[in-house]
Amino acid sequence: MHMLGPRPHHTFQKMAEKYGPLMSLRIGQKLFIVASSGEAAKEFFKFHDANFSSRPFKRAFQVLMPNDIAFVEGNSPLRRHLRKIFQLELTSAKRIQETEHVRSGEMSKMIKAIPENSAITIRHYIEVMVTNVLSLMVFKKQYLAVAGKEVSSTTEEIKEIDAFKRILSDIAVNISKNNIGDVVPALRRLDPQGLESQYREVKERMDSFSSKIIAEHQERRHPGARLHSLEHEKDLIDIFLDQVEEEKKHEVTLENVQSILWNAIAAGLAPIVAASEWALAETLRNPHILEKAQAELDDVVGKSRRVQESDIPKLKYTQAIVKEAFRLHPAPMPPPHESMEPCKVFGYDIPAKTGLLCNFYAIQRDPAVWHKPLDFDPSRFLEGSPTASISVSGLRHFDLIPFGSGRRSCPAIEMGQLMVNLITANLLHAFDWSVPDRRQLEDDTEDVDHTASRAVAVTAIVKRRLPSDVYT
Ligand code: HEM
Repeated sequence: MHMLGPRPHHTFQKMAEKYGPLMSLRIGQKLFIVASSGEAAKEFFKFHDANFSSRPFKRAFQVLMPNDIAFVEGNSPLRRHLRKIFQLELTSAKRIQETEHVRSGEMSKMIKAIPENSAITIRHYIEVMVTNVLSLMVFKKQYLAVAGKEVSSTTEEIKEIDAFKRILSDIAVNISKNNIGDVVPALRRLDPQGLESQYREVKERMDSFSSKIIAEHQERRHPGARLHSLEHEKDLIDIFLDQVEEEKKHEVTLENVQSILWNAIAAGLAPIVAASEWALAETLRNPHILEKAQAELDDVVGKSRRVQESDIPKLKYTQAIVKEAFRLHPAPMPPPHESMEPCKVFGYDIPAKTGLLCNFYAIQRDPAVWHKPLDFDPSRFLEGSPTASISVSGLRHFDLIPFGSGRRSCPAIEMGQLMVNLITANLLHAFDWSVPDRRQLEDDTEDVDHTASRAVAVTAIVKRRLPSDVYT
């Protein structure tokens, strides 16, 4: 495992240059296939998708989110049912419209909170904004402070906010640790790294937090409750509690609801923050791109208000910037898939329970598909370019799949794209940017987290470019 280095997507990319786009290797005792081209990805996600729609055993997921929709092994009817509801409720066109006020409210707070004329780390503001949007959509609570002001002042609530922040960071830390027992089954019981007790400690805190949220929802849902939830005000937890109460066929349990709560926040937060920061950093690094983006924003939105969601479809250049950030800086390798049955791919026999690693990083930098693949060039997605029509949907094109493709692809693709576009457009439109140390923009080093976020956070000084009432 250690031979793959801290950024296995780099190692696999180099190996693929030598051994080709389909490689097999053993990690511990487990056989994995690594796919490193659009053609190989298509083979798995289009022609063998059902078979590869399971995930390999990972002890951290088994303990932390045992009944979830994202990381659980197999592809049972219950998981498919839960995923369908999740997708519909978080990202259907109707729900996106109904929840617009949440994103708009938090965006407005973020824009107001960013101070002029002092060096700021923009990532912190984006993180607060996205966490609040997700927690409001999932369980109708806003947890994080805006610009250093806590959202609540009672000791009880401050403790709850701290607990929430700690859990989120501990989930991320534990999930990214390599557990030797995942690939050497004989070592599972021995737990030589002592990870089991760490997982269990985090899980206890997760359960205590989510049980409280669920109990509050159950109380509010009681027909006689003073704050009885109206149908249109239901959040994701309400929707899943409806399933627990009404839907006998699939036997949705409270444990499912608990895991899904963490699923939605943990799976959504990091990739949105990482992609938004990359999009901003690349734009600031290239003044001609910044100039074009601001010219389009001024033209479409004007200079008397900030960007709204309804503006996004008209902002073709901002969309191209975001797409290019997804291409060049994706979450490099999604959690592995696993085959359920033996199969034949490209003439090779692949046994059941083979892990599939798909190297998005290598695919989206493939020089056979992308002209000057290392350049950040949004114009490759504009009319007239041969790659203009390539979309990130994962439905027709397999050379650009930052949200994955097929049965295990991201169920929140619309929400993810919308949020990154909205954040990028608002930040570029509302502020002029100066970066005192431009070397930090040139530094492309990726963090070793699963989203390959920027190792060097962008620190900038902003100046407001819209009328003062936009910021009050
Ligand atoms: C920029 C934003 C996002 C990106 C780039 C992204 C990317 C991905 C990727 C690459 C996968 C794995 C695909 C695979 O295994 O083949 C995934 C899965 C998933 N994502 Fe996202 N995601 C984003 C936002 C979100 C949001 C906002 C949520 C929820 C609120 C979310 C929830 C999930 C879940 C639950 C899964 C697991 C699906 C399954 O296993 O069936 N994601 N995402």
